[in-house]
Amino acid sequence: MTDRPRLTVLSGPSGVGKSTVVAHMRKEHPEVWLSVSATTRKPRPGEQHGVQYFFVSDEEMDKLIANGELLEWAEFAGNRYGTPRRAVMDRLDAGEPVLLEIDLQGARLVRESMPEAQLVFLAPPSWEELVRRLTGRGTEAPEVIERRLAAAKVELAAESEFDTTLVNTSVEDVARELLALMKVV
Ligand SMILES: Nc1ncnc2c1ncn2[C@@H]1O[C@H](COP(=O)(O)OP(=O)(O)OP(=O)(O)O)[C@@H](O)[C@H]1O
Ligand SMILES: Nc1nc2c(ncn2[C@@H]2O[C@H](COP(=O)(O)O)[C@@H](O)[C@H]2O)c(=O)[nH]1
Repeated sequence: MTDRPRLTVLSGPSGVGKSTVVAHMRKEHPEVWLSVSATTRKPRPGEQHGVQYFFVSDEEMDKLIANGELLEWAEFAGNRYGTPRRAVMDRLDAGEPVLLEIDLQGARLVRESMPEAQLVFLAPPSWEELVRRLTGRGTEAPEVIERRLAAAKVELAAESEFDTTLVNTSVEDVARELLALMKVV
């Protein structure tokens, strides 16, 4: 048993509010370190390389995977996403609380490679509200929304694989609960 803090993984269907909750939490607690993933997805308006994601080409993603530089990676709704390994390990070794915001496939891979990680599932108050949030965000084309909602059905069915479920009715409440689970407060 090491005294390294546990890694926390936050997953949940697209549009449930993961980024919103994490941004709220980090406004008050910037010491919570959020891993910046690499992705082959194109940036949305306002997204910046190295902030929300490292936006990489297919070839660059191939190399990251081949060189073992990713702790986990997955294909989600037509794009690939992966967690840079080195930065996560450095932060854990430095004793800092580390958070990954990743999909179900990634959460399963982290559980395999790091069984001490705690897995938190963010659930919507209802299916209708999830559709409303994903559509209302206005960042995806209708066919992409359909793919994400198809993935959401699979993700919702896997909730019992997680250590804890938080229902995102109130961003403030969920952010507080997540901080408590991470033992930040
Ligand atoms: N508790 C909430 N009540 C109402 N709206 C919310 C709540 N939480 C988030 N939202 C809204 O839902 C939309 C989706 O939120 P967000 O982008 O954070 O989801 P996400 O889970 O990170 O999605 P993705 O996995 O696709 O990146 C946003 O427009 C956000 O403002
Ligand atoms: N397995 C991984 N999933 C990731 C990673 N980074 C983000 N994600 C998840 O992808 C979907 C879509 O994200 P979006 O920004 O395109 O809306 C969402 O569920 C993210 O949590 C990662 O490194 N690995």
